[in-house]
Amino acid sequence: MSPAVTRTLPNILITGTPGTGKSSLSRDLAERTGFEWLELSKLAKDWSCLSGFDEEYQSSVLDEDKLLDTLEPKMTNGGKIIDYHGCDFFPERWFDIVFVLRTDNTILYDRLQERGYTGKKLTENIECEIFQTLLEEAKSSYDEEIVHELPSNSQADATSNADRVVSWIEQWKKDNVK
Ligand SMILES: Nc1ncnc2c1ncn2[C@@H]1O[C@H](COP(=O)(O)OP(=O)(O)OP(=O)(O)O)[C@@H](O)[C@H]1O
Repeated sequence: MSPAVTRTLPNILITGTPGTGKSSLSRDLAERTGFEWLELSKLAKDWSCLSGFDEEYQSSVLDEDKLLDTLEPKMTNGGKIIDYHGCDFFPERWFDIVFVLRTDNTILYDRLQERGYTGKKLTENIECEIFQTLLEEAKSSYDEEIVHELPSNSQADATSNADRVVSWIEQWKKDNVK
């Protein structure tokens, strides 16, 4: 962490292809740690940070600048978990650690289908996971040392991932809060 940053708790970014389990892990972590979970795909709507609707992908288009301006003051003191299926537009200085959730293609396919995804939306999300797009995006946007892949295929993975993040937070406090 840069010496200029004076957070008393770390900020955590959880990213990955849609359906890999970002919300589930973030919700669990927020309950266990008291950190504030910022679920950006929902908050962007609440904060009027959408700039339109993409008919082809049937999804909203983010007003990134407005969203970042809204988030900036919230990130100062730390203790935030941000969950989003993209990671290259946040300021690097915001995060102390970045987790990229990974799910096997066949498992992810079933999860997304169950959610009603079909056609191009389904195929492109599976391709996003196959080409490890979010992992590459995270590695090129943050110091590789703070980017960690977490398997998210099963309930056992979910439990061990949450345990791992909680342990990491405890260690961060020991190392950073005097
Ligand atoms: N580790 C896991 N093992 C089994 N099922 C899981 C796991 N993680 C999440 N799930 C299930 O997969 C589905 C998608 O999870 P979730 O909504 O948390 O994903 P997401 O990455 O937040 O998706 P989005 O980016 O679209 O919000 C849910 O039904 C959830 O219960």
